Amino acid sequence: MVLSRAWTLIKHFEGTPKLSDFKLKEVQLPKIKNGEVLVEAEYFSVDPYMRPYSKRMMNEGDIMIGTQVARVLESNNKAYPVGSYVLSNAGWTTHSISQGKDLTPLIPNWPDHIPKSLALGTIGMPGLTAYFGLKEICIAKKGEIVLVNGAAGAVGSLVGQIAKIIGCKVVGSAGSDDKVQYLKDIGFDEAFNYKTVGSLEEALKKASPEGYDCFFENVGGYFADVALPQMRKYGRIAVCGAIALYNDTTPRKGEYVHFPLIFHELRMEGFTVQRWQDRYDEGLEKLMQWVIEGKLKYHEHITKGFDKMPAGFIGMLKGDNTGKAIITAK
Ligand SMILES: NC(=O)C1=CN([C@@H]2O[C@H](COP(=O)(O)OP(=O)(O)OC[C@H]3O[C@@H](n4cnc5c(N)ncnc54)[C@H](OP(=O)(O)O)[C@@H]3O)[C@@H](O)[C@H]2O)C=CC1
Ligand SMILES: CCCCC/C=C\CC(=O)/C=C/C=C/C=C\[C@@H](O)CCCC(=O)O
Repeated sequence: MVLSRAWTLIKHFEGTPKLSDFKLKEVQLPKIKNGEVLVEAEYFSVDPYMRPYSKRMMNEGDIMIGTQVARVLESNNKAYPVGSYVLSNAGWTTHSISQGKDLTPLIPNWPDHIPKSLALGTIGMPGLTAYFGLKEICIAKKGEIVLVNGAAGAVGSLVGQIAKIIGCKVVGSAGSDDKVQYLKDIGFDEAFNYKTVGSLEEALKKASPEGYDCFFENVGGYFADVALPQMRKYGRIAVCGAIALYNDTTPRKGEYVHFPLIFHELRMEGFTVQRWQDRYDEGLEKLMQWVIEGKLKYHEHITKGFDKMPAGFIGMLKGDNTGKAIITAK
């Protein structure tokens, strides 16, 4: 019998999540039955979606939602042999029993020198979000100018690099000077610290006086009010996320987008990455190829230890991370 530890959500967040919103519980797991597997988590992802989705997908007292890279410890299911690695949607729990429906094997022939934690980031959901959001919504083309905010994060840093692979000019915004330097190190043409620039409008104009063809929106709020009027004719805006708004207790009121949409003849489209679920293998193989070729640089912000999960999640929301925020089980 295995003792599993799990972080449960005591009550739904009000504003910014607090450590006291979570409670650590221990659960004695039963022996596995026919068709079941027992998995042990090695890496956990902490993602912004957990903030808005928790209210929509969880009841108070539930185990916190989330994805993990886990290793099969025991198996009565030949699709998941002992010792194999899987992606599991079991959430914030050290061990879990599954019949396989919520498990996804890592893509075949995962190279030994590529960290398996990348299955939660660059070669996982964030990577797919960047890949499909840029290709299918922005439809970024060689020679175009791409703007991405939240650019030093798991998704944003890949958007910028994939845009460079396509042959675009890339401008990024991030919340610290160190992150701005990171963006320049991974190939962004221009980058600025949105917290310290006097005027966002001037910073965007200075970074690209000719404006922007594509805007990959990760942040929401005021940023779009300023960015949309600087979009070039027939520009495309991929609305990926709105992390600046997730912790709001009362909805913010912004400017209206109608005039820039009409007079610049823009297309603005929201999406969630599940739209391309049937093409995940295509995206993952391309992302893996680019990582192996060195064309896609990755950075992980690692918080060590399962006990630190709530702190790692809150830290990511605050901006502690450059690249993908990962928690190690041990
Ligand atoms: N539509 C979809 O299918 C998906 C959408 N997303 C969305 O993409 C966005 C990025 O996600 P991901 O890359 O995983 O997360 P990140 O790795 O970018 O981590 C979150 C980052 O957001 C930034 N941030 C936090 N608060 C603010 C704020 N008030 N204003 C500006 N920036 C802020 C911080 O960076 P900084 O220091 O720059 O402030 C922080 O590091 C999120 O909005 C997320 O919801 C992600 C995956 C799938
Ligand atoms: C109520 C406002 C919602 C705003 C956030 C919406 C989208 C942003 C975002 O972050 C979306 C993330 C999508 C994640 C996709 C796949 C899964 O890995 C997690 C989804 C949870 C689940 O379906 O198990």
